[in-house]
Amino acid sequence: MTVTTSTSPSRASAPPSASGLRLSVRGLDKRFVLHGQAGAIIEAFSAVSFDLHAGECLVLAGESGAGKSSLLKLLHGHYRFTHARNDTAGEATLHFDDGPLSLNTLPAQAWHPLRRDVIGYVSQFLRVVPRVGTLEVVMEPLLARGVDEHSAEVRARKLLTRLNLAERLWSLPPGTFSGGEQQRVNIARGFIAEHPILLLDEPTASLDAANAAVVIELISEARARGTAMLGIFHDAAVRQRVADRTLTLGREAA
Ligand SMILES: Nc1ncnc2c1ncn2[C@@H]1O[C@H](COP(=O)(O)OP(=O)(O)OP(=O)(O)O)[C@@H](O)[C@H]1O
Repeated sequence: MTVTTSTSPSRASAPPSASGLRLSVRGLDKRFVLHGQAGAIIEAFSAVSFDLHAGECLVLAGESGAGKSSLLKLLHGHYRFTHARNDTAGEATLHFDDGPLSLNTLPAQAWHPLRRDVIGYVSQFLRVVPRVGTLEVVMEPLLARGVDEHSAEVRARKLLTRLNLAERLWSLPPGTFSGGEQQRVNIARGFIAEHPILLLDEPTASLDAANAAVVIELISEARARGTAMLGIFHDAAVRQRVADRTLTLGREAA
């Protein structure tokens, strides 16, 4: 797949087909160099290798601090693959039907269309833009792709209804919502665009059992349409329901 560096919505389209898409990670290391602390080094994770295929959910396990969230963030472009500064090593590559795309060498401006069209991310915390209403927050990933407003709104309403978010909240900005309400907005925003790859960082952390069950359903549906998912789930029952495979990071992995 050619990921252009354009940041404008160039088309109203579905995301690229998930069939045949694979993420391969080989010998990935991530260290944080704390320049304000005399260059102290914190190793987030090391020697991580796996393949993530279309239609599977690979669960990341490992003790607190093993580097699970840092791995998701690196794969979503929050951190640069800066081999030159010696804080990242290894390779991460997306294999599309029409060839590979190395994340290591992806220019900064190419991450935007990649995140818009290919790699989605649901974290446990919602980053809100002040004064933007909930419905619009959820619709935004589709609007960014050029999907028309009516279709985006229909899908957003459907998801918010499934996630039991009270309709009286839909016109309000979610900044003041409870933790669980914000998380459900985040989940709706993360699932609406049906990215072929989805990174899930504790998407059920603040949810009650009924809403966690909805997320489990959304994950099953995503798997059925070929989405490749890499996720962190602290709740063992949820983990058991969604995991096709588990990858353990850190000392527990030895
Ligand atoms: N931005 C950062 N700067 C410096 N160190 C960081 C940064 N982010 C994470 N770390 C460190 O990297 C290590 C891995 O953190 P990370 O959050 O990835 O672990 P985790 O496995 O997700 O933990 P948890 O299960 O507790 O959420 C920790 O020692 C953490 O302190």
